[in-house]
Amino acid sequence: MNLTAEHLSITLAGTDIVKDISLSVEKGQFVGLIGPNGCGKSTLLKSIYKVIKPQKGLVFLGEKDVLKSSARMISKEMGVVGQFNELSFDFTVHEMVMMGRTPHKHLMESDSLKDYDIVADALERVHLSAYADRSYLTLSGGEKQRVILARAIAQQPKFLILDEPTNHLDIKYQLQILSVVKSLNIGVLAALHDLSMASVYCDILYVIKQGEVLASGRPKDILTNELIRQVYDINCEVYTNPITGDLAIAYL
Ligand SMILES: Nc1ncnc2c1ncn2[C@@H]1O[C@H](COP(=O)(O)OP(=O)(O)OP(=O)(O)O)[C@@H](O)[C@H]1O
Repeated sequence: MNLTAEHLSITLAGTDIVKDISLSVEKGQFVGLIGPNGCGKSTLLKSIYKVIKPQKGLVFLGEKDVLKSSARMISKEMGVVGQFNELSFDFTVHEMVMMGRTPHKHLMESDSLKDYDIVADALERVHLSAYADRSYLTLSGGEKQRVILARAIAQQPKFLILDEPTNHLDIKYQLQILSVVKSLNIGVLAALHDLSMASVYCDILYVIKQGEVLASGRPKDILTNELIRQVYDINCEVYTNPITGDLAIAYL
């Protein structure tokens, strides 16, 4: 499913945080948002998944006007893996992932065998099948992150939003999570911090600085020494990794 955001502007506590940002994610595309801490990535994503109401702009998921549709309606099609995954009440891992099925059910409808299969499959994808009966609150940060991704997978979304999904994860699980997400073959919009990783997994990148899009396009076309210096105020050398052929960055 494709997503378009048009001229989004968000002001919080009197400060313009997102300034007239437009972007699009085609069906099956993995699109990354990169930019320094505080540049507005999470705020932009939150306006797309309806947690923050933008002052201006439009968001369409396929034909649906996201800002005018109910959260329940959107949650049938859009999955979200946010940045902070803390809970006050405890649930088992199985229960957490089963919550992903909620948008597809009527009030008080019980879990079907199909729901159980979907939850088991989602847990298997993130390699947490053995954790199904564990209490969520006892998990490590990385394990929690993978449970939240499993919940989003169990939701069977047609579009996925990820806010720094590899936070807390060691390198094995960073690669695993991004590969799992890529294998879903749905539209994905993700805020990412690791530029090399973003350049490998993303089809298109939007580079954000102080609430504005500074550049967008294929990673190989836009990630230059000059752009990275301009955005992050650091010196680096962008090169082609001789072993993988991927773009890589040496920080100087
Ligand atoms: N509710 C709020 N009220 C006032 N300012 C806010 C609010 N929420 C966010 N901000 C500010 O908006 C700016 C953008 O924050 P945001 O979380 O979108 O950045 P980000 O690019 O996701 O950063 P990071 O990479 O650190 O996660 C920050 O300066 C933040 O302090």
